[in-house]
Amino acid sequence: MIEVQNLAKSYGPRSAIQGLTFQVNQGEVVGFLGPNGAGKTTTMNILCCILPASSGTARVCGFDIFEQSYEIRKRIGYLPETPPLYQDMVVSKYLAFAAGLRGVPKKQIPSAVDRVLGQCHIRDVQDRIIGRLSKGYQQRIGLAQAMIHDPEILILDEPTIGLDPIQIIEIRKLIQELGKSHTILLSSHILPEVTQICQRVIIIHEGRIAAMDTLDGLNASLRHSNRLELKVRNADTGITPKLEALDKVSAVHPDGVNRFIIDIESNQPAQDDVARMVLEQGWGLEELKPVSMTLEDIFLKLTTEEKLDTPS
Ligand SMILES: Nc1ncnc2c1ncn2[C@@H]1O[C@H](COP(=O)(O)OP(=O)(O)OP(=O)(O)O)[C@@H](O)[C@H]1O
Repeated sequence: MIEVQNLAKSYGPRSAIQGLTFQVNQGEVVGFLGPNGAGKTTTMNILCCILPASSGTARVCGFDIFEQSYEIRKRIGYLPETPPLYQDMVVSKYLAFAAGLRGVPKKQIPSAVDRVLGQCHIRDVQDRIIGRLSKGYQQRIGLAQAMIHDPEILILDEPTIGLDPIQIIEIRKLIQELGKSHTILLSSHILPEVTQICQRVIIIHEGRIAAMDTLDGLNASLRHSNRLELKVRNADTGITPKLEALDKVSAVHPDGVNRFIIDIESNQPAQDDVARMVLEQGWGLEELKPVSMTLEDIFLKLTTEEKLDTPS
C-alpha cells in the first residue's frame, strides 16, 4: 500500500531523512516512532505529496509521489499535528467545505459529511462552532476532515498530542476502530499508545531507520539484552555471587526480598542452569521467567545507546 525506497530530504544543507526504505501493507496499523527532529513529519508530508522529496521514490496505492500526486491525494487522509480547522465555522459547514476542497462531488457532500459525523462520533456537535469545542472534539473533527473523501489510507501525525487522559483514550479507541477498515501510519511520542494501537513499528533516528518490526520481533532482535526474573522462597546471602558464577550469567541485581533480575550473556539460554542451581541450593523456586522489554526500553536502546547495524 505504501512503498518507500531510499527516500531522502534535505532542507538546504540540513539532511532531515536519508535512505528511508519501508513498506506499509494493506490493512496494517503501523507506528512511526522517533525522537524530536527524527524526520517523522517530513516523511509523512512527503507521502501526502505536500512536500517534495530530494531523492528516492515512494508509491502509495501503486501511484508515484512525484508523478501521480493527484491520485495519491484521493486515497490518503492526513491529520497533521495541528489540524487545519477554521475555529469560527460550524462543524458540519466546515466538513462540507473540506469535502469540496477534497473534490467530493457536490451532490455527495451531504452524505460524506453524514458518514464522517458517524465514524468520528461527532454527530452531537455538528451544529456547534469549532472554536468552542474541547480539544478532544477538535481532534475528532480533524480526523473527520481527513476522512471526508473516504480515503483508504490514514496518515496521523501525533493524533493525541495535547489531549487530556480521557480524550487520549477516546481518540485511541477511535483510531483502533478506524484501523479495522483503513491502513494507518501513525506517529506518536507516547510509546504505550503505539503498543496498544499498532501491529508493527518503524523507529527512525536522525533521519534513518533504526528498526522496523513487530514488537515481538524487536524484542527478539534485541535478545542480547536478555534478562530473567527470578523469585525464590529462601535466598541466602551467597545467592548473588553463586548465580553470577554461572557461565551464561553476566550480572545479578537483587530486586526486593527474594527477587533477582539476572542479565544473561548474548543469546544464551540460561533458564535451565539457573533453575538447577536454585533447586540444588534449596533456595525454593517460586518463579523464573524472561523479562520482556517494553517498547520504551527498545526505543531508548535504539535511539540513545546504540544503533542496529541493519534494519530488520
Ligand atoms: N522547513 C524546514 N526547514 C529546515 N529544517 C527543517 C524544516 N522542517 C524540518 N526541519 C528539520 O528537519 C529535521 C526533521 O524534522 P521533522 O519535523 O520531520 O521531525 P519530527 O520527527 O517530525 O520531529 P517532531 O517529533 O519534533 O515533530 C529536524 O532537524 C528539523 O529541524
